[in-house]
Amino acid sequence: KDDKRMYFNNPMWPGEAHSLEVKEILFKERSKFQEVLVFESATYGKVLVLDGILQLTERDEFAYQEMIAHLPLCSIKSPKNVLVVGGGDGGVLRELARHSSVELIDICEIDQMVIDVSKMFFPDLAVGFEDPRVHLHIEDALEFIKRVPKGKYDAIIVDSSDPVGPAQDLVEKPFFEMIANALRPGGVLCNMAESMWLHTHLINDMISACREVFKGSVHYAWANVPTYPSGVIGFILCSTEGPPVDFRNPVNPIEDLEGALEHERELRFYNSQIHRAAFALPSFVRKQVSCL
Ligand SMILES: NCCCN[C@H]1CC[C@H](N)CC1
Repeated sequence: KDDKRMYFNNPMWPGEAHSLEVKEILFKERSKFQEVLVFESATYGKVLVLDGILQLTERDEFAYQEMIAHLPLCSIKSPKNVLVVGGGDGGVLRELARHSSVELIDICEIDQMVIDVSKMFFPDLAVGFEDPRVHLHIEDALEFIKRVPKGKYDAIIVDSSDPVGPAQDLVEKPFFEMIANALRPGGVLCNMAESMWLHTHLINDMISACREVFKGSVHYAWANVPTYPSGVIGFILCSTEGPPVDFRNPVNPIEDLEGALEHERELRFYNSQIHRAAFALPSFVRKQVSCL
């Protein structure tokens, strides 16, 4: 059978690779920052790849986008001002739009090509940019975050690619300090945090840095996303000093949000049970990630 396969190996997951059968290459160019590739796969729908790393597939992107958006926003009452770092495909914006309490969504994406490509090939994600509350900033988040007034946001979501290349600096303590400064007391951060099967050292380092910076609470949650290496992706959830945030019991359950569910796209992964379950960790993770 002459199926063409693409293999996604990377030094971040040595000795293994996810492969997807390719039906047709739809886009391939270098942006100022990275190689941007889109292809139609045989069984995962359209696929977005940056510098050879799987970013999302139509088949399961909703699992990631719903979790990274609703884990933080359902953990605080009536979130109003939200910042998204990265997320240029628009999927997180689509999910944030379900929250009627939100009044402002700033998004800081470094690579315009990611946005253009998403609008061309992933309309169900790029729909997020159509929400009038969205304000787009095309620049390095390290620069953007320096200009943010203290305590501006209720929630910040870091939907970054892996900390190799453009997103390198987004897992360092100085960035977390600027994030904490930009959050109100009791404000929350949700940060993409790799795989508990592959990256416990990186997770340890990120959580240690977060524990020093965020004086509220720091938790690790995870979701099953077949597209990503080892089939899981994690999230670090932090809150700044102030009104305590109990991430494991959503005070703002999505089921109570009028308009969130009958939204033209139903929720396909996230719900309050999955929210609670996401913070239940395997014993080896609790052991290896020291401060959990
Ligand atoms: N908004 C697109 C999702 C980007 N997140 C991915 C998580 C897994 C990483 N290895 C690559 C980025």
